[in-house]
Amino acid sequence: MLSVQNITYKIGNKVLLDDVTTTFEPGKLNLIIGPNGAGKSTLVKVLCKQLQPAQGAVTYGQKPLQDYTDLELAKIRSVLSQNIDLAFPLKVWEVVMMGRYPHFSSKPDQKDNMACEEAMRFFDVLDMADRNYMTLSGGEKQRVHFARVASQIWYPVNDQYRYLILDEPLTFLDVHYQFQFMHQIMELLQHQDLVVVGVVHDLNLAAKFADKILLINQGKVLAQGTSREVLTTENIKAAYRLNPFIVEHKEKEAMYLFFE
Ligand SMILES: Nc1ncnc2c1ncn2[C@@H]1O[C@H](COP(=O)(O)OP(=O)(O)OP(=O)(O)O)[C@@H](O)[C@H]1O
Repeated sequence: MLSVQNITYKIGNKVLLDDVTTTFEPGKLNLIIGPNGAGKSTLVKVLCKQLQPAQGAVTYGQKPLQDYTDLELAKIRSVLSQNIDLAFPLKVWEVVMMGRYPHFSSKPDQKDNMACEEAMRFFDVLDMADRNYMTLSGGEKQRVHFARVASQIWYPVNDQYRYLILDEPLTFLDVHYQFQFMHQIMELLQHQDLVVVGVVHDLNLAAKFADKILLINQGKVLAQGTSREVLTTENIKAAYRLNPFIVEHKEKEAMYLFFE
């Protein structure tokens, strides 16, 4: 479990996160939503130890985040950041192998090679392994990065959870690959030792796939819980300043949101 207790993060007088408390359970899809500038990426950076909060604590398993060295953390926690740009003519498999850097010192071993191959197969990029990464389309590059971050935590670690943190993973993906990616994440979540936290903008995808939604607005938690608990007319109006039209599909046990 990944837990966040009373996190406040400020820059000067500006409060970017205001007393945020939540938990992210293993084996579940935890999604963070909220309008532009709400503080989602700031929270992700705090979760990843990139930013030090003024107050509060983040705990991975039983251990406070600050007690992990960067290398210890890199072996159990993988992060897909926004706007990754590599300006080197690397082959696709070399980009994926970057995910394994925390696990070897000079040369990758058989286990590292296997992790990359399996992650590339899983995310459907194995046939691009020898291509120049820079010649790929935006969506293809994004799928290569999925394989890279997955390869980093491909194998279970003794007595510890593995953590996958995804900041806007659906950027660049067409609707087919958005759904495919969500299904792939659900498949990875069969591993009960995996904690997944993702930031998304698409409320319908969040409604369909999330086990837990955290709705952030102006640095504060506006709501958290299941789709039905969080995606209410009142919450959506407050966060997005839009009046949603919510349709329940009883047979499919699904809800759909429309906006005018
Ligand atoms: N270094 C900084 N200095 C000043 N303000 C900052 C800094 N970093 C972020 N902010 C501000 O903090 C707020 C939250 O930013 P953050 O990137 O966390 O939002 P977000 O919810 O991820 O937004 P988006 O959906 O647009 O990506 C924004 O108003 C942003 O301009």
